[in-house]
Amino acid sequence: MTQTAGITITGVSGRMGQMLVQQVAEHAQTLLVGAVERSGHDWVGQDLGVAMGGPANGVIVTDDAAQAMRDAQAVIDFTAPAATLGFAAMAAEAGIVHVIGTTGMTEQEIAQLKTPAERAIIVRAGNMSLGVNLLTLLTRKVAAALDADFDIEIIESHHNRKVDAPSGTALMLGEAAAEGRGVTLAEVSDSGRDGMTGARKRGDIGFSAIRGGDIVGEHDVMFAGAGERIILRHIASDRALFARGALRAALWGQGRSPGEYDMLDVLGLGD
Ligand SMILES: NC(=O)C1=CN([C@@H]2O[C@H](COP(=O)(O)OP(=O)(O)OC[C@H]3O[C@@H](n4cnc5c(N)ncnc54)[C@H](OP(=O)(O)O)[C@@H]3O)[C@@H](O)[C@H]2O)C=CC1
Ligand SMILES: O=C(O)C1=N[C@H](C(=O)O)C[C@H](O)C1
Repeated sequence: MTQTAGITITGVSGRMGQMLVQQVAEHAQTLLVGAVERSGHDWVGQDLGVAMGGPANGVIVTDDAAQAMRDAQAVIDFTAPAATLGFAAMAAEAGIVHVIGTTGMTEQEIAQLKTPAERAIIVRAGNMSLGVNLLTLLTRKVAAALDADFDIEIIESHHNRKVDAPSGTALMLGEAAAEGRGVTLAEVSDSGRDGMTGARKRGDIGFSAIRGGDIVGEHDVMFAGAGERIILRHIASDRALFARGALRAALWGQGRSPGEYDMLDVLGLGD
C-alpha cells in the first residue's frame, strides 16, 4: 500500500496519545488529520503542536470526536473503556478503521463492539508489539507441551499511573496459556491473592501485578515445576513500540471488510 492514511488520535494528551502524534509525523504513509480530547480538557481549542510544547502544526484539538473522524481513514484509540465504546460507534458511522489499544475492558464491554464491527474495521489488542504477540504463540505452545505439574504464573510490571490490572497483555498471555492447556481462562484464573488464600489450586493460572515508577511494561510467563522453572519474558522499554504497531494496524486495515481483528491478523501470525 502506497497511499497516505489520514489518522485521528483520541486521548491525544495521554502518554500513548503524544507518542502516536510523534510516530504519525515520522511515518511516510500517515498524516494526522484529527486530535481528540474530552470536553473540558485545557488542550481543547488549542493547536496540538503548541499544546505539546513545540511549534504549531495546524491541527486543532477538539472534543467533537465524530467530526474529527470525518476526514480520517483510521482512528487510533488508547483511552478508557467507556470512551472507547463511544468512539467505536462513531468509527462505525464513518466506516473507518478503529485501532483499539485501550485495556481494562470487561467481557460485556468487549461484546458491545460486535455491533460497530458490522461497519467498522476494528483491530484490538492489549499489546500492539510484535514481541508480545510472538510471546503469546510461544506461551500457547509451552502450555500445550506441559501438563498441570507445571504451575503457570503471569507476572506483570508497569508504571505507577496505570489504572487496570491484570494488564491487557497479561490477560492475552493468560488466554494463550489457557488455550494451550485446553481450558477456559475464566475457570482457572487466580488474581489478587491476599490473606489466608489456601494452597495453590492445581491447574490455576495465577496473575501478579507490580506498579512502580516509570516502568513501560514487563511480562513474565512462568512455568514452575518440581526442581525447574521455565520463564518466557518480554520487556518493553519504549512506548514507540506500541505506537508503531498501532500505525501498522491502521494501514493494514485499509480496504478490509468490516469485522473484529487482532494484531496476530495484522502481523500475519494468526491461525
Ligand atoms: N495495546 C497496547 O499496546 C497498549 C495499551 N495501552 C493502554 O492504553 C490506554 C491509555 O494508556 P496511557 O496513554 O498510558 O494513559 P493516559 O492516562 O496517559 O491517557 C489516556 C488518555 O485518554 C483520555 N481520555 C479518557 N477518557 C476520554 C474521553 N472520554 N474522551 C477523550 N479522551 C479521553 C485521557 O484524558 P484525561 O487525562 O482527561 O482523563 C488521556 O488523555 C490504557 O488502557 C493502557 O493500558 C497503553 C500502552 C500500550
Ligand atoms: O498501560 C500501559 O502502560 C500499558 N498497557 C498495556 C497493557 O495493559 O498490557 C500494554 C503495555 O504493557 C503498556
